[in-house]
Amino acid sequence: MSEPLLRLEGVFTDIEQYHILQGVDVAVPAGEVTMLLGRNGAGKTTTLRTIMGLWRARQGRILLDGRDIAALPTPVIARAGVALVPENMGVFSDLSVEENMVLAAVSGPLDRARLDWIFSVFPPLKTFWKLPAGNLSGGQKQMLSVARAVCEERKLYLIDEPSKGLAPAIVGTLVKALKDLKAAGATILLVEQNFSMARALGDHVAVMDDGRIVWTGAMATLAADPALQEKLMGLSMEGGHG
Ligand SMILES: Nc1ncnc2c1ncn2[C@@H]1O[C@H](COP(=O)(O)OP(=O)(O)OP(=O)(O)O)[C@@H](O)[C@H]1O
Repeated sequence: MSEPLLRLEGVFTDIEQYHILQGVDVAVPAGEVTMLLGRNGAGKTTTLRTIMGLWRARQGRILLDGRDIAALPTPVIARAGVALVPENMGVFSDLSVEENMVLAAVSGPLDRARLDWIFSVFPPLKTFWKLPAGNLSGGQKQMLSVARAVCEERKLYLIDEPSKGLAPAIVGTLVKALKDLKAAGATILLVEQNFSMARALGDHVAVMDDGRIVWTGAMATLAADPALQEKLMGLSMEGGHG
């Protein structure tokens, strides 16, 4: 098997006095979507933030294309081609949609063709281009947050619960955008509690519990096995048909 684009090896992260990540091992193959699943508080957000350098790993390696990025500052990790869509969306409310997008482009001016694709999947961003982002609805802010990450081609997209609190129609829009991104060959590590979305997008799954990875396998294997879902997450995917 070829080397994955991203590999975490024995990653431990503390937040203040708490030992949150306790030896996370996970591989994210290039050009595929890896789902990071698990109960609330399992450590999924902490894993994404540790990869992005927003929390510091106390121990372990984070290999991007074979290079250990664990000790690098966040801006350097961003320039190495990693983008994070944070759970709280990370949108600058006082800045316009346009300014939010311009700031997200770390390697130069916004690419016109990419922007046209973004406008085609998220039309409200074109409509409200000059408006302060604080005036957008929750769903539109989430579109902007995803658009900020995808405004340039990145090696790796880290996306934290994009569907959280959104109406089904907007979740459908996000699924379409992420499917387009996937079809273009993107590598994505996605935290998502909405199982119809997880199943629609995921190739591989890593399940976390209590700061560790407790199961890895194909999404098809997990999707076909309600007993395994129940055991791993105390949840069944049966409810969420997409
Ligand atoms: N700033 C912080 N200070 C103290 N503890 C924190 C902090 N951020 C997270 N934690 C704790 O770390 C643990 C893992 O949190 P994390 O947000 O990574 O979980 P998660 O799997 O993403 O959960 P959820 O699905 O609820 O978002 C939790 O017990 C949480 O309370």
